[in-house]
Amino acid sequence: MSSGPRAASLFDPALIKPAIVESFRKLDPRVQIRNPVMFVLEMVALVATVLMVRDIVGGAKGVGFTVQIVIWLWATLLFANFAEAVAEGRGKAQADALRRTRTETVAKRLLGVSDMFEQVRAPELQVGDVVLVEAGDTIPGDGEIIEGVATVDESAITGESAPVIREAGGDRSAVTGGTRVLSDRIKVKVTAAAGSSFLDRMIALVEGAVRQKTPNEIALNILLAGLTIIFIFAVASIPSFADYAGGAVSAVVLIALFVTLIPTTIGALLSAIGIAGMDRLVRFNVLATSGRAVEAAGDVDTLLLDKTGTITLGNRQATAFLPVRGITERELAEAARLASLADDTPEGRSIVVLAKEKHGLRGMEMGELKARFVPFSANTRMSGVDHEGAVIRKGAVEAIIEHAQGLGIGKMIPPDAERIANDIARQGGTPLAVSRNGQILGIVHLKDIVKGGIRERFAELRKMGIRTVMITGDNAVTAAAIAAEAGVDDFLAQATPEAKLKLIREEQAKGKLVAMCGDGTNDAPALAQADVGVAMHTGTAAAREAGNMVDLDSDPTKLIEIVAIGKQLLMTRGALTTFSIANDVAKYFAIIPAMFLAFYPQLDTLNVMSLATPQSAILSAIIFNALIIIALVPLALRGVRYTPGGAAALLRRNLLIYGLGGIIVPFIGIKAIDLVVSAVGLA
Ligand SMILES: Nc1ncnc2c1ncn2[C@@H]1O[C@H](COP(=O)(O)OP(=O)(O)OP(=O)(O)O)[C@@H](O)[C@H]1O
Ligand SMILES: [K+]
Ligand SMILES: [Mg+2]
Repeated sequence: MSSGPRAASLFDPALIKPAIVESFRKLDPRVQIRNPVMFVLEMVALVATVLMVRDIVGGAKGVGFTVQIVIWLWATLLFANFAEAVAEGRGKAQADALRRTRTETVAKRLLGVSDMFEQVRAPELQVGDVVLVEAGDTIPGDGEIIEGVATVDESAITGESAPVIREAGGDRSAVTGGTRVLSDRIKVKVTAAAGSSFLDRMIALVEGAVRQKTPNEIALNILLAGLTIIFIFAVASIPSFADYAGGAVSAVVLIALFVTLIPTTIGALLSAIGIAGMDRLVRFNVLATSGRAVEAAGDVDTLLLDKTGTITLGNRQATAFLPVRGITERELAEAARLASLADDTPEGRSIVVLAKEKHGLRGMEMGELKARFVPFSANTRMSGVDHEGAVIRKGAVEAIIEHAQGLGIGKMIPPDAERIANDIARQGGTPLAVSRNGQILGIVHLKDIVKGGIRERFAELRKMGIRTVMITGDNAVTAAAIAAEAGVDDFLAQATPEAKLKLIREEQAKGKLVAMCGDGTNDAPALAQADVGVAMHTGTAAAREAGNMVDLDSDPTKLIEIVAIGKQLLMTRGALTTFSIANDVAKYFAIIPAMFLAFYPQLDTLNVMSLATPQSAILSAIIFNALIIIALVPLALRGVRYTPGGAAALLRRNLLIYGLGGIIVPFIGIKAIDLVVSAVGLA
């Protein structure tokens, strides 16, 4: 499990300094154009600057006021840039740390069938190359183990110091470049070219290099741009009103009014909120490849979980041979062993090991055996061997019965086979039936362990309103036992990869947002189809490719944090949008009376804030408008507090805090700034 957040504190000086430099660099209009509100602000600030220069050169009266407005306009832009730069800076620091782990290793590239190898530099490796990695070696690139078992130190990537087991065959065969083999030796087939490895992608991700605006963000940006256009027209019409009343309003004052009215606060913080959300996930050891998935996570209704390797540890081990009446245990063990000799899955290997331990069965490796091997597949749920006229199979009980019936001798299903299988299944174990020429010899008990602390965590998901459904290729009885132990709401047993996919499509057709946690190649289609596809880091390369998130801790209940962070992201954006727009009310009351008091004395009733002078009122509003951005940076980066509970209650609370607060805070803030401004004689 994750040790929790592992990033620098919010305002680490090491992050602040480069962020300040970045703030100036981001003034480049080509950067600003990505954010319509800020781009308009920059154009307006440029116009104000030109007017200011004209006034200074022309020696106009009241230039001091113009200068101050111009300074605060640029400050507003810089503060907005700063918010984004701080958010990005945290990811950059982490990317640098990751880059340091990407050391130049020398790979042992295997030459042929023997163990002969040549030494090549890691970046020269091609996809498909097979390398030998021995104890102490750094794994030179991403790949799939094709032979052997090893303990691997993955702390460079996961931050978790406990070594993990990686082995050929099963769902734990993927290895990551930059991690280190601690014991044993493995042969790894390279699956990713240099430059597009997991570590490379991880660096690009935390650095924000591949961040794209989500549909929600784009929609909000369009709304903000729309508001900005409306205010352009509103403010542009003011001179004619003033004209009518026989007065005049200066261009700088109009600019100031315009800037306070457009949604600069949310415009300034929008991008930082998105980056901070992704960053918060990274600190929980979850890598998201799409911001859209993070947002979808905030609204997830249903969580589907694969059983083996996701809810359970996934190294199912054979623990007993249980023969049917009339068959000896040794006979069963020998058949099971033969059927497993070339089976490279953890299940298969554990059967060979158990047969050797319990019955001393050994000898006859696959090579010397004249046999046809039938590999395991999630669709047939069976594996085995055709050897000297004997057809030996092992697999899910129903699959073996079907196979026996296919051979035309299905009537001979021993009555005790089902009883033994049921006993195993009720304990949450996986029964594997073994048959020879269609005759069932007995059952192998495969044991798997439910990951620790999962029950309480699923209860928490329920409190968040998320339904958990376990889907497994295993039989219904085993599934029920594990489902009860893990505390999921529902389960689907004997599911093929297609069935997993179908279930997701059905849920989505009902309008539900679906998250899926899985680790196996057979989960890949489902991971790709789900709105939020969380692949276990321990899983296969195919699963990690298919999902839009990878959990480095391989903890399916991490979805709690993922959902909370998604909800927090949506809530933070909503809260700050509310706050930003509510703010306008107060600014309106500050500036309009100040502007028109000269020619519409009746407006004095509107002058509820009784600010010192019209000029100090306008200046105070502009200063407040700039400072509120800086004041809200911590909230934008940390996110508003999320507690599981009713959505309606949360919405009410947030509307109260950020809506009402958005109206009240600027009244107080502008008044306070006005007092200072007039006291020090700035306006
Ligand atoms: N190596 C094997 N040889 C024969 N049968 C196997 C082997 N491994 C598993 N099986 C049988 O096939 C069934 C389906 O396996 P599969 O791994 O697809 O699903 P699962 O066990 O439910 O795992 P998951 O929950 O990850 O989908 C198992 O329940 C088991 O009965
Ligand atoms: K504003
Ligand atoms: Mg699995």
